[in-house]
Amino acid sequence: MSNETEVELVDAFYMLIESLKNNGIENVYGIPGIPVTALIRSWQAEGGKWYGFRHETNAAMAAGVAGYLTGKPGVCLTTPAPGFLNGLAGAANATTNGWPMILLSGAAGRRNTDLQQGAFEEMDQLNAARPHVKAAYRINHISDIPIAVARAVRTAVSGRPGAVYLDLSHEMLTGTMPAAAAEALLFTPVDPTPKQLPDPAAVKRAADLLKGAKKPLILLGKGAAYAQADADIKALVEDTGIPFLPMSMAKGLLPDNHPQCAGPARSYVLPECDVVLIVGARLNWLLGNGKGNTWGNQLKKFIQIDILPQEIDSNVPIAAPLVGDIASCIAALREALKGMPKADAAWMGGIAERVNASKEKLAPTLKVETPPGMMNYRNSLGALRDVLAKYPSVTLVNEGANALDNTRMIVDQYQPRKRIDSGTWGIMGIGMGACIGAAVVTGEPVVAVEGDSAFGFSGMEVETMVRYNLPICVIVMNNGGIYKGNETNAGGYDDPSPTSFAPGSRYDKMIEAFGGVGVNAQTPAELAAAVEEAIKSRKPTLINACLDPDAGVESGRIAGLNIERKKKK
Ligand SMILES: Nc1ncnc2c1ncn2[C@@H]1O[C@H](COP(=O)(O)OP(=O)(O)O)[C@@H](O)[C@H]1O
Ligand SMILES: Cc1ncc(Cc2csc(CCOP(=O)(O)OP(=O)(O)O)c2C)c(N)n1
Ligand SMILES: [Mg+2]
Repeated sequence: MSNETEVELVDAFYMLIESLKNNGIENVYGIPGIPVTALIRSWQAEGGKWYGFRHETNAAMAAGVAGYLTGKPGVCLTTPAPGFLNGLAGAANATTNGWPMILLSGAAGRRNTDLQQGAFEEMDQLNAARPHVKAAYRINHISDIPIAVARAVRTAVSGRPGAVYLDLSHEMLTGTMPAAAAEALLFTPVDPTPKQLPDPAAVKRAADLLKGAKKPLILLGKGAAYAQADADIKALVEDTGIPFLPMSMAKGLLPDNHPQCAGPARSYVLPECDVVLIVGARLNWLLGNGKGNTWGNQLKKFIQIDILPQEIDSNVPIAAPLVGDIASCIAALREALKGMPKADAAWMGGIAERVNASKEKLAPTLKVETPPGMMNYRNSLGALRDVLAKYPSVTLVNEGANALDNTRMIVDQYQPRKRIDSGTWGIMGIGMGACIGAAVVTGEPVVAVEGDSAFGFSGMEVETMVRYNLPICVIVMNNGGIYKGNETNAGGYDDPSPTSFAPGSRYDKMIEAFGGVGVNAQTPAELAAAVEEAIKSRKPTLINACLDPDAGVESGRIAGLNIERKKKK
């Protein structure tokens, strides 16, 4: 009898499952298939939660959003080659946003792949992943699984968070090893997200610059939301009296209706300020790269808090770099600013004036039906704003062009990490994955405001939402197309224009097909009532919000980035 039959063995599935649990992973998002279906069944049998999607990109988006909201990496598991590639899109988006996630993919055997012999779903996934994720590792032997998973988690959550790709080679997945040796290898990592303390001299430099400012501004980015230093950030803002400007996913760190919120006066405060404290934001395209008209064509004195040293000076010189984790940097800065006089009353008064003027200009548009009897972005979102103000713990998911810009401007946030949107890339397609990831990790209702084009990228996951009976209410802002729905074909013939969809589409019928609640809303009142009912009932709901097909502008707020023809021929 061979020695093997006498020694108890464990397999790679056991080592993977135990290692994921040792790293605090509870949920896995993905799609089954060769060679991972049995692994998924084993994960469930061992108490792991599995969320089976209809497209791996949406599963990866869910994992990325779960990572952003919890600070633990969301895990997406896929089959090889095409499944891996679909998941990679979500992993790349997570890395671009600085969100921790792990993409686990089955892979063809190394022998065939490296000789390109045409194995089943053969692809060099490790090298395909590398340019698009924070790190990529291949596990070649079952005994390496505990270290590989711990390293993937630590890499994903430490420093600037991002996605890590773990390649599950065929040889490794089919391996076994003695149980005793296996138990000795399994471990729980210590402190995967260590504090990164700032240099005291850097703290003093930053504090001195802020104390000397006449028109200071605090710029809060999604890194500040991710850091979960909510109380200290709020205290820094309120103790100093400095106005704050939240980037879209930092909304709610302090309530949008806070007296120091300069959101509605962005076009005044960016050119007028003199010293800017940047907390977890990048001076990228979303902030005019820190220079030019957006900033009044004057170079500002920037203090930048970031965990990634090489983010400093990425676009413009930073006068006071503060490198470290946001929680540690804010705590140190608060200590150094003790006793600092509140921000200048004239500066605050000027901002308040512009904030109020902006709100007064917006208010009447939130009630007007143009054309009569029709919904547009303003009156529909005005009604939604009033409902969501009553449910601050609802997570809002938002994508589209006009659907995105108008929602960001009109719908206020009151709590941190309650707005998930197209992020740094301005990507379409995060929608349903984000809804599912947020509903799973928060347990709270989720409301999605989706452009009708944006919804189309992940709309099949409506079935997934219903299958898991998640408290998600999807509002499809149906203006009949991309940006609007009444463009005619430039060629004059009767094919649809490049941006129009089938007129009169009824997206609410989709969810009814799967047993969810569908509503066709023609007025702001109908929309408001349906959203409130969905929040209260927690039933998976899809509302087809019928908007004026003429509502919307090309590319929304960033139309200036378009390239137009220079000459006809
Ligand atoms: N815990 C943290 N401590 C310090 N910086 C962080 C932390 N988490 C993320 N960051 C940084 O926050 C920044 C977020 O920037 P970005 O995603 O551009 O935000 P926004 O789009 O809201 O402006 C990134 O440069 C990232 O390195
Ligand atoms: C993955 C990807 N593919 C295409 C695009 C380009 C785009 C930007 S915005 C948009 C859709 C706008 O139409 P929608 O109906 O959603 O919104 P609205 O303005 O309210 O009508 C597209 C296709 C992006 N950003 N990402
Ligand atoms: Mg549209």
